[in-house]
Amino acid sequence: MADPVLKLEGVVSGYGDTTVLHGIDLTVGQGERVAIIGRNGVGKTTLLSTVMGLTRLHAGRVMSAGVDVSTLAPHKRVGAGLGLVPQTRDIFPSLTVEENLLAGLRGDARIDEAYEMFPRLAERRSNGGAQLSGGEQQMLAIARTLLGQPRLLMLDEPLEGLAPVICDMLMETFERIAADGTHTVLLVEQHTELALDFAERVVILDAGAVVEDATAEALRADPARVERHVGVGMLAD
Ligand SMILES: Nc1ncnc2c1ncn2[C@@H]1O[C@H](COP(=O)(O)OP(=O)(O)OP(=O)(O)O)[C@@H](O)[C@H]1O
Repeated sequence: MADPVLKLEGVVSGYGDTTVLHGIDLTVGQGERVAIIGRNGVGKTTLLSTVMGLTRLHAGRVMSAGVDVSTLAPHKRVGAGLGLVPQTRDIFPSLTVEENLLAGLRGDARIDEAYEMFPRLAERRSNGGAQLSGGEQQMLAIARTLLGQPRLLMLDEPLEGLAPVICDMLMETFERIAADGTHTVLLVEQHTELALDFAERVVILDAGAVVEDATAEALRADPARVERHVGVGMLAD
């Protein structure tokens, strides 16, 4: 069997001497769609940042497709097939859309792939990053990460603060990306309902630890397992 796209073994990580994640074991197989949910501040962003090498790893290992990337710099992890669309989007405001996309380009990826996925970006290719709406910035952040040809696409609360019509469009895009046979998607999402709709498997974090790792179907059938950790009323009846 192929090595998992991502394997965390006993990961303890945080910022400086502070630890936020307290021994995470998590395996994500090729082609899976996994959502990570949990209350504010439980460590969801820290988990994705740890995979990319943006936190301090105090203990444990991060493996990507059988390779130990634990000590690699973030840009080297991009080369190893890991891609993150951060919550802060991190586009370059003073560069044009096209220049932002060029910054993410790797291998034989083509800028046109980004424009095919998001025609709106083609229309705005000469506009500066700072001139874009929030939705356009998110499209740009997603497209730029995809041009890095990640095996694992990690999305950190990609719908936050966006209009419902943009959210619907982005969710459809994520569905297409997840179904194209080349991407594995790890989605951090505040909205439990959306996470369960999108993902086949849901991991719940609480206080820096994995407290549930189950199919979306199993969690839907037993809402108390979810509500115990994310609060009641987070799931539709
Ligand atoms: N750069 C940082 N330096 C120090 N502490 C941080 C940093 N970023 C996050 N933290 C702390 O780490 C803990 C986990 O934060 P994290 O952002 O990973 O949680 P989260 O589950 O993603 O929350 P949210 O849903 O609010 O984004 C919090 O206590 C937070 O204050």
